[in-house]
Amino acid sequence: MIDVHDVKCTIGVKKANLTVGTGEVFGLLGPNGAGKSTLLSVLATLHKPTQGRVTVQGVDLIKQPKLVRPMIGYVPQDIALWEHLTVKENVRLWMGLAKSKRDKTSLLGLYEELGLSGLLHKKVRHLSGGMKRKLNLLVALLHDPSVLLLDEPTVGIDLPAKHDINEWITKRAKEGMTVLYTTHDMHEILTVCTRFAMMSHGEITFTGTHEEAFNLANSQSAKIETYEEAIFHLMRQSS
Ligand SMILES: Nc1ncnc2c1ncn2[C@@H]1O[C@H](COP(=O)(O)OP(=O)(O)OP(=O)(O)O)[C@@H](O)[C@H]1O
Repeated sequence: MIDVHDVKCTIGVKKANLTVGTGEVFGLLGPNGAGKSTLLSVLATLHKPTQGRVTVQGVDLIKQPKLVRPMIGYVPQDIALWEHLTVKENVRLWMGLAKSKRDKTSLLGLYEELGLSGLLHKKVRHLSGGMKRKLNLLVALLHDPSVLLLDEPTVGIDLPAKHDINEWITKRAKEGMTVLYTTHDMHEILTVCTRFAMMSHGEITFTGTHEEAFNLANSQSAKIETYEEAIFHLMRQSS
């Protein structure tokens, strides 16, 4: 579980409050520059807020970042891989950096799960965009985190790869993983997220389910007939 209470940063985040439950897929939406990546980097312990409190699985992230780090897998927006090395070599390096004790069988299971088994000896620069995204995801899982932070994990990839990643996220969440991810994709918001928050100018302007978004938007405009229209309405209103 992630709990963000009145978080403020020098740049990017003015006031953020949200709670993500265990096994939930929670979406973070908002226009470019809204502060989503900054908030995610706070949760990844890369950025210290000037104000507020954050707990992950009940542990205070600001006071005890070293205890929280092993619980978190963070997938940044930019792909963090060595292009000239093979998939296996990249994973070996990341295992060292993450101090991962994952054994060979479980590592092979992870490759299999993400559809990378046949690509271990391929150089990263020869992988498709979708496969690079999947490998980026795999390296964030090497230390077996229970919380996953994904910054636009499916941006710029083809539909089958997007589908695979979203299916994988849903499956892992059903097994108990807590997932928070930023996206600009309406289909993902509607089909993958159980709840979501909207962020604008550094503030969270809405948190809730699709139905709660619909009820709120519908109470403000008689023209709202679908969840999609409700989300666009709330986004326009807060921008
Ligand atoms: N290192 C930095 N130095 C100065 N300003 C920054 C820095 N990082 C972020 N910002 C600013 O903070 C604000 C929030 O940026 P952030 O990247 O968190 O937004 P975002 O919602 O993730 O946007 P996007 O959807 O484009 O990824 C923006 O105005 C951005 O210009």
